[in-house]
Amino acid sequence: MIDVKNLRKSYQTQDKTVEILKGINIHVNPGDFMIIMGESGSGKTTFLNCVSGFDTIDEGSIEIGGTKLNEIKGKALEQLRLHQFGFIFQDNYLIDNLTILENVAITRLQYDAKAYDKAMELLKKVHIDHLKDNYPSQVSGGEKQRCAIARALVNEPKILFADEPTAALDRQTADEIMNILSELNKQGQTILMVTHSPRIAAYGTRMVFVESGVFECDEAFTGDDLEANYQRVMEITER
Ligand SMILES: Nc1ncnc2c1ncn2[C@@H]1O[C@H](COP(=O)(O)OP(=O)(O)OP(=O)(O)O)[C@@H](O)[C@H]1O
Repeated sequence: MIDVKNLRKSYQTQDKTVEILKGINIHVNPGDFMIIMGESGSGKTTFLNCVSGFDTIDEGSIEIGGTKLNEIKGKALEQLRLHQFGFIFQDNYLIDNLTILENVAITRLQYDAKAYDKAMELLKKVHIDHLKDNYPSQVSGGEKQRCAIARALVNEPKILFADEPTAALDRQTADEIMNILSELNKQGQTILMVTHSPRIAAYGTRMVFVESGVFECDEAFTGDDLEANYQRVMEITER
């Protein structure tokens, strides 16, 4: 599904070039719920941005369903991102003057006359359909994040990218959001998620750890026992 070969990425600052990713190789399978961990500044978001076509790469290749990301640009890249990728961030980036329903439907309206039906179906899935006519300022942080998940799913993406989606939420709300993502994954949704939290990482099915610009480990969890996964994540992150 996603094939990353020898991905290298550096950033230019005033006086020097800083290499962040130094040769990442990874194959993401359909149905993976891949957790990306690593120290602050290690390059987790940079990896997500490169794989989702948001940022360019210096060397290597990223192939998504047979398309090489570095060989397409402009409109073609925009269309691929719209139809194949969904995004959830720590900040929900909802549009304040659109209702919850409109926030979810907006990117689908340009090509589907039934976009609102699809948006309603997703609001039901994340259990906030009763809030469809509210504006973002009239719902809680957790409800906003549910809305952001529905919005990310509205174009039926093959891959859902999530960058610290629960970092701004309290523990119980974070668990509710993770249960939704876990359920989506069980229904077949491929997810790539960055988190700092071993507790949150335990909801995944597989984990990589970024260190010194490469993936130091690539570990499949054995099941969906949260406690067992948590223990495994702790072993990996503490060694
Ligand atoms: N556009 C940019 N220009 C220059 N440096 C950048 C840019 N984006 C990121 N960096 C640097 O690249 C490094 C990796 O950043 P990145 O955001 O990928 O780390 P991270 O592992 O996601 O960190 P955190 O866990 O703190 O969010 C950091 O040192 C950051 O300062």
